[in-house]
Amino acid sequence: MMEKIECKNLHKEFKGDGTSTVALNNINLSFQKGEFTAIIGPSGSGKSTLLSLIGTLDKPSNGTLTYDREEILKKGKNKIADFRFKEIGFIFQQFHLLPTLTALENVLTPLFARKVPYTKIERAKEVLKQVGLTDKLDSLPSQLSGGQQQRVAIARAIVHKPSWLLADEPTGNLDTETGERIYELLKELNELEGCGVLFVTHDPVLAAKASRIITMKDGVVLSDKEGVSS
Ligand SMILES: Nc1ncnc2c1ncn2[C@@H]1O[C@H](COP(=O)(O)OP(=O)(O)OP(=O)(O)O)[C@@H](O)[C@H]1O
Repeated sequence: MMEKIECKNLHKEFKGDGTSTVALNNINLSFQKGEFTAIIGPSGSGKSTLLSLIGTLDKPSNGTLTYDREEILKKGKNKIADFRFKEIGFIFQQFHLLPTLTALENVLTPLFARKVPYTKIERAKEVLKQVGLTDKLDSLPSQLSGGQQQRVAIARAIVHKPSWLLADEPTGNLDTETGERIYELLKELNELEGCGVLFVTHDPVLAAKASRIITMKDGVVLSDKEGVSS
């Protein structure tokens, strides 16, 4: 289990069509596994870019990313994919569920072709229970509400027991009340499972409830403070 993430001078520039955009400008941040961190800031400030670098979905132009002092991006593609499978769960604003698969089958997808020391189907049922969807195992995404679909997506993100949950605007497509319930579920996973949670949000009310609040602007960290629940 990875305990600490460190970003050192993380820099990301997107080039194309003769233009270049600096999405992240020398970011220095570290995260401990127990933390529940909100990342907030205006559109285009680099929040999603930061999350995808931390999740090894993309590589920085410069700088290093270490997980427990291990420079993960120096490894080969397969090793990085294995690392991602073991350590990280992703949740997105668009739930990205496969429309022809049931809730249970969607939750099983990350385990496909993976060797794990538990019974896959039992584990999938267990996490669906944890998110309160025991009665929806056989439902298709189209038969579920937005909040329920996001719960399936959260179950899928935790089925492989990751150390870290990275959530990019997980409540962005939900009404305030449903969003708050999803937020509480993430908080519970942080407390019960000890997952480090990093979540991007546009909602200052939700952000204020986190134990740590990072505010970004124009690719830099504007502030990094403790929240109310710390
Ligand atoms: N694949 C890409 N190619 C080119 N530019 C990109 C790419 N991804 C992001 N950018 C640019 O990098 C900057 C940061 O984008 P990013 O998506 O990280 O911001 P954000 O804070 O998550 O915004 P939002 O809140 O709107 O989702 C923006 O100027 C964006 O246009």
